Amino acid sequence: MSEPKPDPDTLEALRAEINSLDDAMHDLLMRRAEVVHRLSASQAKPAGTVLRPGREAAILRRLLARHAGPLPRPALVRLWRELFASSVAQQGNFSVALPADPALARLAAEHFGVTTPQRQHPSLGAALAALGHREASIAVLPWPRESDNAAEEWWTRFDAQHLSVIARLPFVSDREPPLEAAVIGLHPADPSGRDATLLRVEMPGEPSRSALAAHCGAGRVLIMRRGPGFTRALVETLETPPAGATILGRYAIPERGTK
Ligand SMILES: O=C(O)C(=O)C[C@]1(C(=O)O)C=C[C@@H](O)C=C1
Repeated sequence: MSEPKPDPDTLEALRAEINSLDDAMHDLLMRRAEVVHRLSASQAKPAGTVLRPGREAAILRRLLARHAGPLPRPALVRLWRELFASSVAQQGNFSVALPADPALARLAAEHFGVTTPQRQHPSLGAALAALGHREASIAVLPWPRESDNAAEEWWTRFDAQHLSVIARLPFVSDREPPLEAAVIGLHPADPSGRDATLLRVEMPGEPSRSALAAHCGAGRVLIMRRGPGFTRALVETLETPPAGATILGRYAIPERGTK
């Protein structure tokens, strides 16, 4: 009779394997931070904001596409979101302005990291003003909804000359998200490879939703408001915006649904 093989899956052996994987991952994280430090010191990055939402989206899409095994996708996303937050913090002061709303604050923390400073303001307008006064690096506002009241309707009075919508949150969600947010920055976002443009469009009279959509190159009409003699709409499109439309921003198309 042959000797029974020693069990490689003893608690001790498995914990030793976890320890050595932790060391390997820790080494890689320290190396990654060194590269971010070199990137920041080299001035290879064009001037402007440290945050590159398009680059972050492209990294996450690439990792999600190669992801396999029992690690849940949301866990992968959480780990990398904290990693991005730490490398943004490494490159300079970064903070978030937002209206006081616990659910929005949580969505912002999930995206920009739990240790990134947040300042809550009494209104949407106050959060946007704080960004305009450079008291924050970005503002996070609720994504516009058809049911919004006039005070909540930031997109109708958005200063597209100085501000830009740079992300739609959550970027990754395996189910229909209960809450979405718009991230506003002082500079346009870098391209991610799959981006949407957010437009404010005004047309005379009372065009139908489909006429508005067709006017914007098969855009998706998110909100439509009738005014005296005109119709104003918020449209998301993948096409070149029509002449006369106001471009509110451009951002990575969020990843929705399980793969
Ligand atoms: O690629 C950059 O520009 C970086 O600063 C690095 C990095 C990253 O950690 O991968 C960090 C922050 C940016 O928002 C995007 C990417």
